[in-house]
Amino acid sequence: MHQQWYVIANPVSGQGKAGNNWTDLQQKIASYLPVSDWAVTTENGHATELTKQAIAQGYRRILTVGGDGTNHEVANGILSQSVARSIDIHHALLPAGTGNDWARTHSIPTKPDDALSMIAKGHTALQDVGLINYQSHDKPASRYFVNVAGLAYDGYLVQRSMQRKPGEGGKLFYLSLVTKCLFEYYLQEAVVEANGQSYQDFFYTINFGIGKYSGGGMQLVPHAEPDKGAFAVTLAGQISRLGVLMNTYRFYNGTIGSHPKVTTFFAEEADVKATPGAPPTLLEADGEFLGETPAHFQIVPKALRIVVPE
Ligand SMILES: Nc1ncnc2c1ncn2[C@@H]1O[C@H](COP(=O)(O)OP(=O)(O)OP(=O)(O)O)[C@@H](O)[C@H]1O
Repeated sequence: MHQQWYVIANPVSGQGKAGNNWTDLQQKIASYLPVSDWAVTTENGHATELTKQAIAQGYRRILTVGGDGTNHEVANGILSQSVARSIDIHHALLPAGTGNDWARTHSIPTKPDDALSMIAKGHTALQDVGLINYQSHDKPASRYFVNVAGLAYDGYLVQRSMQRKPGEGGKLFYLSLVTKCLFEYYLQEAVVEANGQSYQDFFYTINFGIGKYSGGGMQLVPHAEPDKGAFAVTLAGQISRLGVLMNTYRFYNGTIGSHPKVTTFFAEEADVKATPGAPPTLLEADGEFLGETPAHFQIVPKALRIVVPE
């Protein structure tokens, strides 16, 4: 069973990319890989449970069909179980999401035939993951992430995007939401502690990166390297709304660090908390809303074995 694949598909990712053609896609997958079992997610968090069950049953190869959220959930299943070492599990993604930012970081093709032929070759690499301890509904919680985590405006944006109606989504929807949220969100004062230094500001955004891309190709952490053993950190201080709009191009061309209000560095761990009297800062990871500060970030080096192009 160890050589056989267990496939987990999210039927609603990418506005139904996988779900609408599931039977055809199953046939295509089976023509490239030996598959023993198929599972379709029914709700948020389901992919994490399915992954843990599959590993307990003896599977060591998991193929995820979905976007960054599904990829995040499967990675959390691999990293939070104790039946097998996480590096003994092959984690592969057939991208079917909207943003597909983790796939972009690792140059995983988005065309199904190209992605499957790459996965069938079986070349793997190890990547770092982040472990976050944070607050959710006034209780301590923890979660792993594999790409980019964001606080402040980023956290607010992801929380707002979860309130979308069925059928809403896609690049245009997100672009209009990004602009709308910019005018709704009020900057709150917070403190970031890392490498023995303390940074206090009304942060526009705070990002911890393992992969470079988030938000559908934006580079908020252009200095990120997936196996460096440290997060790429970007702190964007108090910037006016007009300032943000005028610097939007920097989110896409990797020059965010050249803005005078932006600080970038690497850190193996960090703490983020609100300043006394200020409300907590909202937190998202891999595009999934998690909760709020206080939050502790810790890098876990080379903990995930991923199937990538040679
Ligand atoms: N059957 C389901 N019904 C509703 N939501 C689901 C279901 N199965 C999984 N989900 C949730 O769907 C959300 C979106 O999934 P995912 O992120 O993979 O797709 P996406 O948003 O289109 O892609 P990307 O994040 O790459 O832009 C995830 O939060 C996941 O938990």
